[in-house]
Amino acid sequence: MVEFHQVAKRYPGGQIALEGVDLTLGRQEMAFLTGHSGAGKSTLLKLIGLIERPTHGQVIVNGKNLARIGRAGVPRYRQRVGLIFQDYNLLFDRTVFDNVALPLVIRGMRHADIVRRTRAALDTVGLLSHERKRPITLSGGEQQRVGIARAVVGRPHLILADEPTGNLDPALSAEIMRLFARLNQAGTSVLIATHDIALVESLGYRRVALDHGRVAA
Ligand SMILES: Nc1ncnc2c1ncn2[C@@H]1O[C@H](COP(=O)(O)OP(=O)(O)OP(=O)(O)O)[C@@H](O)[C@H]1O
Repeated sequence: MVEFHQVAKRYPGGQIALEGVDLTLGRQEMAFLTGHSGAGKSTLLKLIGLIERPTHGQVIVNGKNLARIGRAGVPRYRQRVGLIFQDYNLLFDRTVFDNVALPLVIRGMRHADIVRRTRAALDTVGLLSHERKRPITLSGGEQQRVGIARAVVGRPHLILADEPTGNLDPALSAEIMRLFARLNQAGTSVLIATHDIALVESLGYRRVALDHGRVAA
């Protein structure tokens, strides 16, 4: 599903975030990305999500070389990629329901289907009773779960999550990991960046460790 060939990323200003990265994430594979703060985890996810572009090398997703996708093609590419990042990017003037429904509305889905699928996604993250609220009135962990519901509602074939359980207590973290595992069993590839090595080891999925921008193991 995802292939990196000798990928390097240098940010303007000279900071080298990734160097010589070769990586393969199989179709329907779920894996964790670990490494110290600044190791390059977020950068690696951003290259797959087309939030950043590599300075060197190739990123191939679903057989497509991302270098061939121009700016105009990015929204369409992202329709099937579920992005879960730290800044949840929620729309604070819309309800929780509207935030989660947005990807389906953009896709032009029928209203009845939007309602059914949005409610199902909210139910999965335990927020159905909050659907009429505004995100500003929710806790950090609840806002994080709204972001997760929005990322999975469109049934992406790839989920990229950056510290998705950073603000959640252990019980909720485990629940979110079970959600990812279920989506993975249903055929979605999942790549999760986390500092929580204990959680990764308890789950038994593949772990890709980054160290100063290079794949360490
Ligand atoms: N937009 C940017 N401009 C310049 N440098 C950046 C930018 N984003 C990240 N970097 C630098 O690139 C390196 C890798 O950062 P990245 O955020 O990918 O690491 P990370 O492993 O996700 O860290 P953390 O666990 O703290 O989130 C760091 O040295 C960081 O300072």
